[in-house]
Amino acid sequence: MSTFADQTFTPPELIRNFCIIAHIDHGKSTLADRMLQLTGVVEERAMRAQYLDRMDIERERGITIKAQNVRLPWQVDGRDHVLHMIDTPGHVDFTYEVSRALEACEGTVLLVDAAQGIEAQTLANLYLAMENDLTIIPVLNKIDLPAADPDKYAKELAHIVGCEPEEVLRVSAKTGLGVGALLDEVVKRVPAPVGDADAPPRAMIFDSVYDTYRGVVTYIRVVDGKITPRQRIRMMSTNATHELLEVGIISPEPKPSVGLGVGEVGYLITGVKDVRQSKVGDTVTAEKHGATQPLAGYREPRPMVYSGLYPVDGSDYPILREALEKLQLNDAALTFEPETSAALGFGFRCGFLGLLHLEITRDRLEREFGLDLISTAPNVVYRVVMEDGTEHVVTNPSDWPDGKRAEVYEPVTKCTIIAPSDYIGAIMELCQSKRGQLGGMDYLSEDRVELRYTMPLGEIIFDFFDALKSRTRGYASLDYEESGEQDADLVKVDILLQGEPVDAFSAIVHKDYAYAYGTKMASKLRELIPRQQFEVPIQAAVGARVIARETIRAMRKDVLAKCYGGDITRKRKLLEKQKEGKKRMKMVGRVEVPQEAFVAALSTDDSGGKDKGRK
Ligand SMILES: Nc1nc2c(ncn2[C@@H]2O[C@H](COP(=O)(O)OP(=O)(O)OP(=O)(O)O)[C@@H](O)[C@H]2O)c(=O)[nH]1
Repeated sequence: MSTFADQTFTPPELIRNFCIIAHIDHGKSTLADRMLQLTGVVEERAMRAQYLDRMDIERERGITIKAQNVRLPWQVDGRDHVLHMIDTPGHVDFTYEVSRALEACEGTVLLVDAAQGIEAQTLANLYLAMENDLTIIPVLNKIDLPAADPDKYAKELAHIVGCEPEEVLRVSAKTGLGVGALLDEVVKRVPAPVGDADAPPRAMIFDSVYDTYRGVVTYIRVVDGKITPRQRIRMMSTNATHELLEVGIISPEPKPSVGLGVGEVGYLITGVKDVRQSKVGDTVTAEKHGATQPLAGYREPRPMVYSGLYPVDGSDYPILREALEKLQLNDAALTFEPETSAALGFGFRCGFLGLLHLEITRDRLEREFGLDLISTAPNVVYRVVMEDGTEHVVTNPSDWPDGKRAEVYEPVTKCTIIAPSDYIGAIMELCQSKRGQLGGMDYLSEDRVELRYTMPLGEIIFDFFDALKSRTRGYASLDYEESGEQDADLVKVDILLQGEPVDAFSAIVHKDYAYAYGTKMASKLRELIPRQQFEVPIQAAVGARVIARETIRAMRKDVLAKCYGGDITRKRKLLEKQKEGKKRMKMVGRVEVPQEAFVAALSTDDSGGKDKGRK
């Protein structure tokens, strides 16, 4: 332990814990870079853009660090302070994790682009910060830009934060202008952490990542007592105990330390191999004489959106399983279980926090594991109460219960949309068509509004964000959070080929939209499925009632009919070609459906939401 001889625990009154919250692209990473540079944590020559974002250097060092949670020394009035800058995931899918990260802080820098003003994620994060009682330091960034209008946006920002426009700081993260003054303000305005140094230790986990070499690295903020190496600890939500192999701080590389005291932020390593054993939001205490009350109510991450993932090539199934298991090591929120689809074969029913989570996961499976996947249309979780009082939780349309349903509940969200006021009409029209209910509307400045809607999650996960963007020429920003459930008139629409239901195409939709879904799917499939030797009716049905129908007419001749005469090689070639093609066919009853038809029919382009613009 001699290497730690020069270290002591930092007195809480010299500690400031803060985070930076901002809408995407408003300059959070650039500001963090400047802070690293200004505090001397990263030397000038080692500095490069977005230092903290780089995963490759983290890998090279054999430890996956989230350097975003970094310790910065800063002197104010001749006293050396320790600032912990804590990064937040920042996307709506991870709201719970954001709120845990916020809880590890006493203050936050609310960063807004001085040429753009407040956006939906600015507000969403601000509300979370307010719920956590954080001191908010409003800051306008990019004041070096010619298009910046700091006076206008200082008013906007002051209005929502509830302060005077003069209290809004102005910086340029790019040039560094005002960043030193901002750090001074962090020390002055953000309260020092309070905690009981003599109490049994309690530390909150606000992040945990899996590292190939070290196992899980857990990021904690100590509230009471202290955490020291070699100590045995207990996770309060599971009662699992571990020995602490290493405790340290990050500045900006991980450095082992004598331990972490009240108010300090750092990491710990126990050798566990799975992030689900070190869960965000859980409380760490000592195994013996530990605390009895966990810090905040721990909440298991709950999947909100489900989708079936199937390998295009059925023989990839074991690879897909292994890949999902690997991803789960670093993603406590990802759930999956095997499922079989008559149409798509063997695959997995996967649960995600939201659409972005789904897209990221799918992307990683395809890129990192070389898989080719079909994903079924995403759906939310429904609660169905039957007339006899039994209840079903439906995460897959094929589990939709037959029989007499008394009530069906769907998850709803509170949405915030911010856009130029010219688009109010277009936005309202769109939201109404998605069963949205207007909750309120406020002007942020004379030409920008905030609209608040209550909207079913099931409607948002389809093409809502794309539609919003196209109706507002990209100017609208959207954020939403879950907000309970409501009963709704929902039905299951089945798609039948020659009378056989194709499970992969079933969907649960509002009664009023059943017809639209049915006709769209039926006509899409008519385009996608080639003619067969016989006529194939395509039907959309709700229960036994057919609501739409298309027909694929029979093929008149078979392929060999064209081969007259004795050209045997040509005949053989044709037969072989047909056999090749058959491999990529799936049989639905007697109907051959090419793999591509499934991919195209389920493609998210016009049936699933893509909201890549958000973070
Ligand atoms: N002119 C100017 N550009 C800036 C300033 N700060 C950031 N930028 C630019 O704005 C863009 C977004 O900055 P980032 O730091 O990546 O923003 P972010 O909020 O971290 O974005 P994400 O990490 O993608 O959420 C980059 O092109 C930066 O170079 C500034 O003060 N002035």
